Amino acid sequence: MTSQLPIPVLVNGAAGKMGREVVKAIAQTNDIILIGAVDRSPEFQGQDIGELAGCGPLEVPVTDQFEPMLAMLAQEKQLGVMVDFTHPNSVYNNIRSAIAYGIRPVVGTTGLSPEQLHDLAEFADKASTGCLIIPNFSIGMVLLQQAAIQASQHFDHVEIIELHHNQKADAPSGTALQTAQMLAEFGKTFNPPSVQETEKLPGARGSLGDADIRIHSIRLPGLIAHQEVIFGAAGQVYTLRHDTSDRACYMPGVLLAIRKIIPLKTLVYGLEKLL
Ligand SMILES: NC(=O)C1=CN([C@@H]2O[C@H](COP(=O)(O)OP(=O)(O)OC[C@H]3O[C@@H](n4cnc5c(N)ncnc54)[C@H](OP(=O)(O)O)[C@@H]3O)[C@@H](O)[C@H]2O)C=CC1
Ligand SMILES: O=C(O)C1=N[C@H](C(=O)O)C[C@H](O)C1
Repeated sequence: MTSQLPIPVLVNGAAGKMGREVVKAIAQTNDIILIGAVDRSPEFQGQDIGELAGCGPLEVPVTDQFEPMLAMLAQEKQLGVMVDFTHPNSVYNNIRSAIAYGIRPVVGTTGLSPEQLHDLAEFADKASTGCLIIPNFSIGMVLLQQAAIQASQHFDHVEIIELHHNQKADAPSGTALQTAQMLAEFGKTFNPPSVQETEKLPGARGSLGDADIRIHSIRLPGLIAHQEVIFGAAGQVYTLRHDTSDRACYMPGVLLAIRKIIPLKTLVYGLEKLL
């Protein structure tokens, strides 16, 4: 009987809020092994990533040098995975570099433009390398989106409100954009105008996502990540809401993506495709 080698993983953005959760979650598995941690934060250098993540010491290299770590991962016997929770400004280049080294990217970082996503899909395809881009790793959000798709068959009016902590760099959230995109996929256009509207303050009516769905972004300390999809029709309002209270909610999805990516040869967008 052959025993499967653990999947070697490099975490990029390891000192961040999500990166630390990922380090902790990987440390609790038997079939995934952390082989390196990358982060640009100066206070991260020289620290033990396990101690920083709160799961006890983990003797793995910790560095701000991404490419050398990709090169090291590429030398492993087993195909490697790079998990990215960094910043919208760096994620595109991180993904391209990983694929160029034959490393599979599992990406939670949001803020990629449609053009960047298109380009990355082509790049992954040419390299025959799996790449998972997942705007939201929580099962609750997948269920909310499925319920929203069902409701959208019966309602012509819908708006989205997303609420996040005030350290978030991008707006609207990747999840809100994806939700509007999912509702648009059935070819329907929402929110036929009933009056001529005037915005007395620019942005008062939010931004227009796919299928003319308005998205409103709220940023406050005290919040983590929350989303409402609100449908309206004569005499009724149907509200779907998802709340996170701990970033641990994303970890089953992250571990699932690491386990599922190895045989993939193309870019896949969205956790619902893995379930
Ligand atoms: N898909 C999902 O389910 C989820 C996605 N996210 C997304 O993940 C991303 C990260 O979120 P979060 O963990 O809250 O953010 P944090 O700011 O807490 O963490 C990001 C970390 O990455 C570091 N970093 C930034 N740029 C680079 C770089 N170029 N190379 C290496 N490290 C870098 C940051 O350093 P420094 O502090 O010095 O900038 C920081 O330590 C965001 O895009 C967020 O929207 C978040 C939650 C769930
Ligand atoms: O920045 C966050 O926190 C989150 N970002 C993702 C997004 O932009 O959708 C996922 C989740 O909302 C948390």
